[in-house]
Amino acid sequence: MSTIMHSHEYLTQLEEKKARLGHLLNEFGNHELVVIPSKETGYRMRAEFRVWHEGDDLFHIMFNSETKEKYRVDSFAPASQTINEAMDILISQLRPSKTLRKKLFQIDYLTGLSGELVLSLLYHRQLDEEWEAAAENLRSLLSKRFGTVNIIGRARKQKKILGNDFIIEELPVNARTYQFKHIENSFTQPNAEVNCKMIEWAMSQCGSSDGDLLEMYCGAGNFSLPMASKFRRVIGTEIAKPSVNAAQFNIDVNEIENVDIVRLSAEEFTEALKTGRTFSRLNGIDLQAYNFTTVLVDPPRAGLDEDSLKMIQDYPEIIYISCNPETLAENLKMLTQTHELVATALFDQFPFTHHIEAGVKLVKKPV
Ligand SMILES: C[S@@+](CC[C@H](N)C(=O)[O-])C[C@H]1O[C@@H](n2cnc3c(N)ncnc32)[C@H](O)[C@@H]1O
Repeated sequence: MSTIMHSHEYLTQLEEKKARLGHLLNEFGNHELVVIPSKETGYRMRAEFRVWHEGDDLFHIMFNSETKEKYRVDSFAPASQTINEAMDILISQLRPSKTLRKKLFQIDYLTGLSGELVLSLLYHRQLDEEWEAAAENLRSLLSKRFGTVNIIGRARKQKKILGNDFIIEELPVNARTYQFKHIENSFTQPNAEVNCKMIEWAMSQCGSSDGDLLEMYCGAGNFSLPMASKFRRVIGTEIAKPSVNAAQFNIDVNEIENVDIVRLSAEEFTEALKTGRTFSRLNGIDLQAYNFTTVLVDPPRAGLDEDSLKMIQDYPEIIYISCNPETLAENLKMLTQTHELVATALFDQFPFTHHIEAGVKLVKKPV
């Protein structure tokens, strides 16, 4: 357990999540559930707000999920300290600038443990040179306070990037710090500290191996890169082009030589493995030369399709990271026909919400 002090409210909800996940996983065997708690504030590296204008004033707003009513947000406890400080300064700079606030309807913040920042300003109007000059001034002012600051202006068919449309994140995993390019509007794990612990848990499930790791839904290589130290070679597959490009950047910048990333959907990759179907995006990769001993999957909420499930059943060890315990439990019905569940974990990525992030490890049953 962590050394963080937790409130009664947090612990009560965590207990409820443990019970709910335990209940779903119990039918596959009774295992000690490893629990990774979160900080209660300042844990989210991303936040999005609508903007409300009142005369010459403006502020961040959110909507109550039940009543749908808007409420003013001057600070946002779940978000990182960098985001909270940036919210304050940003509003004070936008308020006096007609150019920057005109028809501004949304502000998105992306930050990381590295402290770098991307601010996305979304408008219901076209952005001109005057906007660009004002935004550049804002960027240089914010850079004095935060270091690397990037601003993106978005409007219909327009995307103006001042600086970059990404941050370079630094994630400490076991004894090493990895650099990751996190792109605006792409998937990244929102809770950086719990994410690092989640990667460490996945690594702890693998002994050092002469075998290879097959990873599906790899994103920008969040697991692939640290996991590479445990395997001879890693192949990661991912559908989103920006994430695949970021993964390639991350491989290079971290000087990792045994990871290849291919832009194929899980369904396409399964087909390539099963039927030998060729894809030009697989050029230069000889799938027959791999000896996959472990498969890691981290699918979206829908879980795995039936063909992918069948495909991963061929391999000795499976690590399944899930953001939806219901589809995880559904998929486990099939996976436990061939594999035994040997480890389970709950990563509290989303405190004070009902969302559960889970991890399980399965090992092939003897035939
Ligand atoms: C839950 S995220 C996990 C990403 C990564 N493992 C991480 O930790 O950052 C799921 C990923 O699956 C990708 N994805 C969604 N549908 C896919 C599909 N059919 N085939 C392959 N990847 C897919 C998404 O683009 C996203 O990057």
